[in-house]
Amino acid sequence: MFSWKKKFNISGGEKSSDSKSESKQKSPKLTSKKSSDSTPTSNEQNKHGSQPVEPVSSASRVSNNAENDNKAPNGIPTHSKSTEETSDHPNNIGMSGLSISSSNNQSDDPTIDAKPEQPQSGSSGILTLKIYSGDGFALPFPLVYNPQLLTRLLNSSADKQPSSKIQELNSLMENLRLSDQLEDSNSIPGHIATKFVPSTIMLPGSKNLNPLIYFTVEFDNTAATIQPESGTMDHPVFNKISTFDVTRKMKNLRIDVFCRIPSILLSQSLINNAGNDPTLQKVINNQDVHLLSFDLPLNLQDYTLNSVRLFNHKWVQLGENGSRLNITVDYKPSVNKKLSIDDFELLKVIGKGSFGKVMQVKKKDTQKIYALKALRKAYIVNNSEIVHTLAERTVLARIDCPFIVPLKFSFQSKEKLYLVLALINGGELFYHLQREGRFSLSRSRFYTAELLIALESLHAMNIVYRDLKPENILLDYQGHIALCDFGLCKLDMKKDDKTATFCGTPEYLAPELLIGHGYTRVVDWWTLGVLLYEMLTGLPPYYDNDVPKMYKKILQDPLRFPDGFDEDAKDLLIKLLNRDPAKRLGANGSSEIKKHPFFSQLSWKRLILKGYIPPYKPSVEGNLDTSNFDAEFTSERPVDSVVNDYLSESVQKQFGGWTYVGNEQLDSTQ
Ligand SMILES: Nc1ncnc2c1ncn2[C@@H]1O[C@H](COP(=O)(O)OP(=O)(O)OP(=O)(O)O)[C@@H](O)[C@H]1O
Repeated sequence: MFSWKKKFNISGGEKSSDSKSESKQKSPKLTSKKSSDSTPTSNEQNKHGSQPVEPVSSASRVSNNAENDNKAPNGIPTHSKSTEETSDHPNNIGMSGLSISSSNNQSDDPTIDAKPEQPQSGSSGILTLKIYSGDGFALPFPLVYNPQLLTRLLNSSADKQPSSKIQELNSLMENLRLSDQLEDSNSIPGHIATKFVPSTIMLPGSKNLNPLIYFTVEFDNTAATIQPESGTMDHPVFNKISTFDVTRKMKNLRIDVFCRIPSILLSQSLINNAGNDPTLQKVINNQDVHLLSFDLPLNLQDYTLNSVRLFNHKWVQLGENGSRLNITVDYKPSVNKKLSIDDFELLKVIGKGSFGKVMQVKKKDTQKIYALKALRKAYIVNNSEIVHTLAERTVLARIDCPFIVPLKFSFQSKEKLYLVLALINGGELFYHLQREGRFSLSRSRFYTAELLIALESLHAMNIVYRDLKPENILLDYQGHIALCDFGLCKLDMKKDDKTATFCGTPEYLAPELLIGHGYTRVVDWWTLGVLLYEMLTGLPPYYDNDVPKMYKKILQDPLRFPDGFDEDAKDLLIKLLNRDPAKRLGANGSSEIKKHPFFSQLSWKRLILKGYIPPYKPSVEGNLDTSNFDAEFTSERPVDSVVNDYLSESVQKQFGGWTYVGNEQLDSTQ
């Protein structure tokens, strides 16, 4: 993040980011790569079960995952073979209403999906937003009245404010003083200060403009940062265009306004009296302050077949305090052409999974930045993971939850499958938890609540997630949750349906899963409890370096809490971590958990609308910023490796229906 302290050479250390915690390493998950949803045999258990699963670094996860697959806990009874998840064939997936085609209409070219897809106009499109200028933005705190400092600031503005501005401010302050309207003669009230402070400045020695006010525009979890090119904070001039790929019928375009005020612009008395004021604390720590949010209504489903101008040079009121924005918004449907890797510029490697890598990419036509997950078909086939892989694509395309990373497109080549996802670049929750050791009560509550909504929306579609852990939870640029990695989801799991597959990640496994007598969707509420416990204390409740010992603890040990543990949190955890799934909180639906006193201060309606400002905003400088990803990945050259795997036509057929350019969501409304 840009550091004001460095630029203005202010003493006082910045918050250390390298405070290493003693928390655990990344944990390999027990995706049964050999027979992912089948159950390990007793032989396999004897062979592998006694070996502890060593913690691995994220970089070594791939190989470790493969090695540790299907390691059943020592001494844990053999599972009966799962009947419903043993076949690779997509038709055996058992997904009511979730169609994965295994069409007979095969083309010779496997890059063309088995399901013949006619180009359809109107099912996807491009949204273009032009932002011209804004008006009426005020600061919720005063700035120091220091003419010397303000002169320097004005001189470094993009449009070199004339010195007359300072004279104007001086006489205004004089008048305010005389009329007794100033609380503090050394401070300029926030709504007046913005009329003089430039919207963007060029600091000495820097070639870049640094915005003091900026906007983020978010559509379907893809965000663009809009910075002013000139003007004052009160009246910023943008003249910027941003385009968004539309593959879902989103109702709104979300606009958030932030300011980035250098702390030297606060008066010393304000700093001294800041106390726990969260806004002032942010400024003092050189963090961006969220000023306001606004949902611009689009109602795209009404326009999916035609080009339409939704707003024409319109001044849109953003808040009740009179701030407004002059914009034009156009929607243009596009003919759904098949995508290929050539439609993307590969920018950075940002992660690695079991079957391939995840890269930050730029879509060449709209210039939008996405995450592209490339999966090698041969690996998927050899590890009998076709069912899970197709399920992941289906879940991602169908789900519409603000806290789940949305799928924008999917396509395939002869050798690989590709998923194009919204790029979520605030870092894994794992990364933040490692750095900070544990989270505060309110921060843990916020993440737990957003995750609860994510799991609830999956359960509403009869999907069990099964793999909740900090490594699969990403933070977006604002600090909201985005759940990723749906490779272990189980579809078509109605309320009391049972499955017996042994999978997940050791420290998060529910007791009923370990016992192997089958489990229901209620396992997800156990993992939510484990995660809340880990966020509050730094480690999962039954953690042990030795995996078989950890399994024993999960089954037998009492739940212990550190001294001074919050009573509501304790009560919720005791209820979520009930070993009897029938008595576990959530067994009768998520509303039981939502009603718990731990969440009593929270409006779920507001939370679902992303209406709460996240307690922590990751340091993210726009979509290109990859600083929250492991340097081990980002330093790698981003290439789509050439592979020469041969797959028979019948195998290729099983990947039919993979391609997604937005039809599923929009078609259903037509
Ligand atoms: N949409 C995204 N935006 C940003 N980063 C992402 C996104 N999706 C995945 N990543 C990064 O890539 C990593 C690997 O992705 P993911 O977990 O989906 O792969 P996987 O093959 O399913 O992994 P696993 O081996 O755990 O199953 C994630 O941990 C995350 O850091």
